[in-house]
Amino acid sequence: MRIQFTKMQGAGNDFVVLDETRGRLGLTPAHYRYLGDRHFGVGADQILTVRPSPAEGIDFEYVIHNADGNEVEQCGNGSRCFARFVRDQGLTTKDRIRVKTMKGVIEPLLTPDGRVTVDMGPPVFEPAEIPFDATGLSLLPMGSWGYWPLAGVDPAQGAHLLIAAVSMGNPHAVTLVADVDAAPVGAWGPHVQADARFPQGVNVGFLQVVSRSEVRLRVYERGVGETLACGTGACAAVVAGIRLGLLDARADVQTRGGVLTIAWAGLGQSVFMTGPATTVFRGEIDLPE
Ligand SMILES: N[C@H](CCC[C@H](N)C(=O)O)C(=O)O
Repeated sequence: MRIQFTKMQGAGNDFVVLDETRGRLGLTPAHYRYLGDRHFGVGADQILTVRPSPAEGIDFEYVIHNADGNEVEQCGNGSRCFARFVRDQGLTTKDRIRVKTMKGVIEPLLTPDGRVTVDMGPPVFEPAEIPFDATGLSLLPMGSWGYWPLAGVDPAQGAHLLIAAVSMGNPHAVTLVADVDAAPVGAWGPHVQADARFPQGVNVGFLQVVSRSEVRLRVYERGVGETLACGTGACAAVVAGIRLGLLDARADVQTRGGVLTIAWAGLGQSVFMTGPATTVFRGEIDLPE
C-alpha cells in the first residue's frame, strides 16, 4: 500500500505525520514500527495521525504512536507540529485549534513569530492516575510532595534514585541531576522504565536546574529511548521543579534539540508549552502488506 506522509520536527523530536481526514489508512502497529524505523522505513520518534473532528467544538482528533508501534496518550512536540501541519495543508484557517487526544483536549495556538504555544492541560499528581504504585513508599521531605525514592539504580552506590512522578496525560518520572551531560541516561532510563511501579511504563526526565528560570533536560522516552527533546517531559520537569520550590512559574528548557518555554501558574492550572514546529520534507512510501 502506497501512502503519503510529511516528515516534521519540533526541537529535534521528529515525526511522520499522516492525514486521515479523508479516510482511514487502516495501519497496524507493524506499519507504525516500519514508518518509525530509521533504517528500513522513514524514521521518526513518533507517528502522528490527523483525524476529522469527533465532536462539536473540537477541530480535529490527534492520534500518537511511539516508534515501537504502541499508541500513547500525549505528545507535546507533536502537538505543535500537528498545528503547523493542519494549517499548511489548508485543513483549517484557525490560529487557535482545539484537538482531542486520548487523554483530553489540548489547544495549540499558532503565533506570529512562527512558534506554537500549546495549552497542555493541568498536570496530574495522584499516583494511581499517573499510574505509579507508591505502595510502601513514604514521601520525602523535599517539597513535601510527590518526591519518591525508587529502587537504587546503582547497588554499588546503594543510593535511592529520587523521582517526582507526574502525568501530562502520559506518565513521567523526573529526577534531579547536577549535570545532564554526565547523567547516565542510557543506564538509568531503562532501569526506571522497567520498575514495576510504573505498570504502563514511563518517560524518564533528567533535570538540571541552572537558575530559577532556566533548566537543562534530557529525556529517555517510553517506546523510543532518548530523544533530542520531549515536550510533555519538559512540562513535567518544570512542574516538578516548581513544586519542589526550585523554579519560578516560567522556565526556558534547554534540550539537545532546542529550547522550549514552559509556564505553569500552579495547582489546577494548565501547563503552557511554547516552541518550534518545522516541516522537513514530504514523501510517499510503499508499506509492506
Ligand atoms: N514517548 C511518550 C510519547 C511522546 C512524548 C514526547 N515526544 C513529547 O514531545 O511529549 C510516551 O510514551 O508517553
